[in-house]
Amino acid sequence: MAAFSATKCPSYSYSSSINGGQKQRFAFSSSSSLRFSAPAKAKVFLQSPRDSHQAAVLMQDGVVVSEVIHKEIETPKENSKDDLLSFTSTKELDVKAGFDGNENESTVSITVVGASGDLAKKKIFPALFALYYEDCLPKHFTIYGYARSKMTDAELRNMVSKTLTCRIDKRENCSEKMDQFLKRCFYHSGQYDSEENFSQLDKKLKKQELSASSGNGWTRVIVEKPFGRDSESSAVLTKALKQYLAEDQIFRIDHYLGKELVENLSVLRFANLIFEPLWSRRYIRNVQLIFSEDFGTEGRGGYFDNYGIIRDIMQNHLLQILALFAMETPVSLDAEDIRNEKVKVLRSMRPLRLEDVVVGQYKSHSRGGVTYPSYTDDKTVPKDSLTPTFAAAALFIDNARWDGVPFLMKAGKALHNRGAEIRVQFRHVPGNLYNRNFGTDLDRATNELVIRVQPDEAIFLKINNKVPGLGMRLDLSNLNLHYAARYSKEIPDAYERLLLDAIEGERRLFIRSDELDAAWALFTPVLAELEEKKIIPESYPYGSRGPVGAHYLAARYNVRWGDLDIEQ
Ligand SMILES: NC(=O)C1=CN([C@@H]2O[C@H](COP(=O)(O)OP(=O)(O)OC[C@H]3O[C@@H](n4cnc5c(N)ncnc54)[C@H](OP(=O)(O)O)[C@@H]3O)[C@@H](O)[C@H]2O)C=CC1
Ligand SMILES: O=C1O[C@H](COP(=O)(O)O)[C@@H](O)[C@H](O)[C@H]1O
Repeated sequence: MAAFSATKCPSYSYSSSINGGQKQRFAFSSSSSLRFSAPAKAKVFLQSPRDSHQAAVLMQDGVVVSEVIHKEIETPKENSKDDLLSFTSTKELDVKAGFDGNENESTVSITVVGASGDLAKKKIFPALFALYYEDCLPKHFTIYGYARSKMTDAELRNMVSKTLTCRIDKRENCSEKMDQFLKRCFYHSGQYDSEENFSQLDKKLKKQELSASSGNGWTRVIVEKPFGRDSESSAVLTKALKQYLAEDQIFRIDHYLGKELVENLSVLRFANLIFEPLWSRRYIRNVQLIFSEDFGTEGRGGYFDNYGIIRDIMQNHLLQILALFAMETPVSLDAEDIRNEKVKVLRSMRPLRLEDVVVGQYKSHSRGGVTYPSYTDDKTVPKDSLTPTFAAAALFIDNARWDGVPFLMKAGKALHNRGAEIRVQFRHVPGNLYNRNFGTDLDRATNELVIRVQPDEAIFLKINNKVPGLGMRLDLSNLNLHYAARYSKEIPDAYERLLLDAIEGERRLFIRSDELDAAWALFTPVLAELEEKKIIPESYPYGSRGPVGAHYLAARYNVRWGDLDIEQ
């Protein structure tokens, strides 16, 4: 397990493990699954279509997967799970037979599906560049963008080049590295359901892969959330994926699991004696999971309007954080052990009721001479859309540890700030000797642990402290671990970590299908009710703190949103 605390690249990396030979490759392995270091050739598909049903269609048609698998397996049978298993065991044989891991023979081909979109531009290409810069990609790699939009290779490179940056501490040869990286990026335009278009792509990939000598390798598909719209469509998607892929080839990505402070949650809890004893209903009064963005959909409403904020953020990002926060101690840091614990939490959750949900939608607002648009001003959104751009919810985990503790979630677009945080509010000190020093508002004197996921990562603990002086005045002060002050290294983007993990076959931070089922079981009934009853979202002005209903919801459970206090 020590491998997890080591720096990923170069010490825990594809390239160093390749160069380090077979033994070292496995020494770094934290799970029984095979690592990328074994095969000499591989393909990774990054699936990021706007509509997850597209993914289902894509997989059902078997275009990407069956095509590749047929070419990769020497003796392909039917497209069955058994085939994939025999494929896996072939890889294992390779490893056991002592594949020498010659770096020159290694190649990875990455296809970014939906490459013309926001995610590809903003996160995936920059993350791949960062991995390239850090020498975390194999020597021979090719990246293909794939989408319906017409683009030449040069146009893709131009689009991508605008979003590439080097880390502040890594400016050396930056533009040269960018040029080298862009030369490895190509584009192929095609439909998502066209076998012919994907075959053309496959031919192009093969051309690029000529320098790799091995006839086998692995194929992994990274699928973006949201995985369906509800339990039923998610099951269809899972079934379609499993028709062609074994579960260990499917990487359901939730990039919040790759954020530094979310990864740190388990460290904070399980590597420090002081927190774990407090981590229960006995000491914790409520937990708040808060996501906010200070911009609206801005032209991306086409994707968003079909999903809404509950499916876009709550059912995945915030719920995953909740599961990690609340799980019991896993047997080990192995992917399956962690996910076993997360799924238990999700299955212990009380079904979410409509009365425990508040939905909102932003409206136009003018400030400082600038008029900010309504959600429905977005040209890609129907004028009468009832899709929530804000939601707050009160959730409960009906198990011995968390019985009765409200877990409050809040997520919204076009709010007053951008941020994501976890707030843990502790109970009042019983029989507090200093009660009279606090006045009547005991809430202001409760301890609060804040894990600020972004921006400006920090962990701080609010404690009561004596204000220095001759009198006896107390104030609430922060014990503050401010990352920028403590660590000089820039924090990698979540996609860097997760793409590297997928390349290395590390599944710890990806969603297993039973976790997904449990997550949908929790939200599907309430989502259906919201839609059937055509619940009208509460309006809130663009740039505000969200609808007032969120305060009433919290107050019903005796909670005050911590992010709205003046001193946060
Ligand atoms: N944007 C972000 O920061 C993040 C996004 N995601 C996820 O990534 C996925 C894509 O989001 P994002 O890139 O923001 O979305 P965009 O709308 O910006 O881009 C999606 C791309 O997919 C293609 N596409 C496929 N099917 C459709 C369709 N039915 N309608 C329109 N376009 C379609 C389009 O390309 P073309 O028309 O050329 O085929 C488009 O460029 C979503 O599942 C989202 O949840 C996850 C994390 C962060
Ligand atoms: O998954 C998504 O996340 C982004 C926010 O990601 P962040 O890392 O920038 O916080 C959100 O804008 C998008 O709507 C959603 O699909």
